[in-house]
Amino acid sequence: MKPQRQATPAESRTPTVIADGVHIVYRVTGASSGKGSATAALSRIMRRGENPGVREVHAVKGVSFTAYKGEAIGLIGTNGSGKSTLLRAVAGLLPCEQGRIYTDGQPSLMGVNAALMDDLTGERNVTLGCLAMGMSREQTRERFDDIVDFSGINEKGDFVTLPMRTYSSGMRARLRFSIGAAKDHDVLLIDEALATGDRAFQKRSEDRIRALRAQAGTVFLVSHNNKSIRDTCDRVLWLERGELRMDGPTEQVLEAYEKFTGK
Ligand SMILES: Nc1ncnc2c1ncn2[C@@H]1O[C@H](COP(=O)(O)OP(=O)(O)OP(=O)(O)O)[C@@H](O)[C@H]1O
Repeated sequence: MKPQRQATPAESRTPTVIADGVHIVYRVTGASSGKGSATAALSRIMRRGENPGVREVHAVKGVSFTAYKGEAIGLIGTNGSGKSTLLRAVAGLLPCEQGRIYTDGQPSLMGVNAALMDDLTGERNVTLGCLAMGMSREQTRERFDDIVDFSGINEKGDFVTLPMRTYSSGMRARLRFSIGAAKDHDVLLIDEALATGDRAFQKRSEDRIRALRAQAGTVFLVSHNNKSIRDTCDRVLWLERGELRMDGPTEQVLEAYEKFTGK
């Protein structure tokens, strides 16, 4: 299926991310040789002459799109379809094998893997996280209470003064999201963060995504939660087996996707 996109007049919109025929290939070394089974032995013989022990995973195949200021774009697709890989490439964390990604400024990836230190308290992590994003000490101080309130980690006691290792995985993810969301980003990339909180936290996150869009940034959201995508995104890219299967208004793409997944 050819990706389709109905655009408003291009001259009124400013592009923030352009992906042009992007291919991304992982090279896995140390893959198991599957010693023992007859099929593994046969495939070893067939592969003789190729680089032994390196397996290639072609995760994104020829994806092109242009994102504009003020858009919130959902990335959907079944497991392993290449959503996180594409997001990491937009963030500049993975090289393109072929094609190019052009971005306006440095996109910020806010995901469950953002680096926070387990042995430091929530407080220290908030301060360090803000400074690491380039906020000044003064901005950090100003936003501190909002970040802690937003994360909700202090709702059940004074957790912010305890080391992060005492937090549940949901609390960690919420704190990460809250720190990342405290800054106004030009291009914000969010990977599944909304799936980690309870309903109240998800609601705050969705409000924050809308606010970021309103101040004319671009937000990308990877999620398996179609409701979150519906509530926050006006456009959706559907990836399947690394290919862009559809690009269009949220409702149109989700309808086709739900038919495909049978949900
Ligand atoms: N570090 C890696 N090394 C090798 N292959 C990888 C690596 N990360 C992902 N892959 C592979 O690339 C493909 C795309 O993975 P990716 O994580 O981008 O998919 P996804 O759509 O985000 O999946 P999910 O919905 O399950 O999170 C998969 O086949 C996966 O096995």
